[in-house]
Amino acid sequence: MVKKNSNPIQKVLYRPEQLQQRCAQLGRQITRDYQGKHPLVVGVLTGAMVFMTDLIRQIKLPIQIDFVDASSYFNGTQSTGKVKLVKDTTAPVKGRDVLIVEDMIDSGHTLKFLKHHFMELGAKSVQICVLLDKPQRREVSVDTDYVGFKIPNVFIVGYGIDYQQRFRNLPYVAALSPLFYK
Ligand SMILES: O=P(O)(O)OC[C@H]1O[C@H](OP(=O)(O)OP(=O)(O)O)[C@H](O)[C@@H]1O
Ligand code: HPA
Repeated sequence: MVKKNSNPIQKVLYRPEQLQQRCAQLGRQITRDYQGKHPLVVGVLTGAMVFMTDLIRQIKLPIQIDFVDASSYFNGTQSTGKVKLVKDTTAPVKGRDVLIVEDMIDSGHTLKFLKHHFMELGAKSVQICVLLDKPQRREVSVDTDYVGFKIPNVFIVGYGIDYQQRFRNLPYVAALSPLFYK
């Protein structure tokens, strides 16, 4: 229930310049690790859209980009544990080095599902780059290869990440006030 006049933002965790700096570091690492390869970089809609656009411009390789849409929250704050693939990649993934780009790993269900999905389709390799990791919330184990920031168990909005489809356009990553959704 939204309390009238309450500020929805509890705390700004990462400012735009900190996000840019981390994208540049991750981009350099990915560029080094994928030397000589032509990875298929797959963003997970909708939340990863902003991170994806900043990250790919820091990868100095001949990448191809694509998107999937996967969802398990359906507007709530708790994963249902059942992941629905709403949209698959347009490009074939068989034989490709796939790098999944995600905004956040929470329960782990979405990334576990997607990694399994791409392996099943015959990808040569599947790695994961995630901006925010909430290790305390994990329900299933997933190996992540590139992590922007480890964060505590708070509900995040901004920089592409939503609460009930709002706040995606904030330029920073913030903790949503519990007053706003409890
Ligand atoms: O580790 P998990 O518990 O699976 O949670 C992480 C996923 O949840 C959010 O997506 P959501 O389903 O809300 O869709 P959205 O990206 O369209 O906001 C987030 O963007 C991740 O994709
Ligand atoms: O903290 C979060 N914010 C928004 N969506 C999410 N999906 C999992 N965790 C979160």
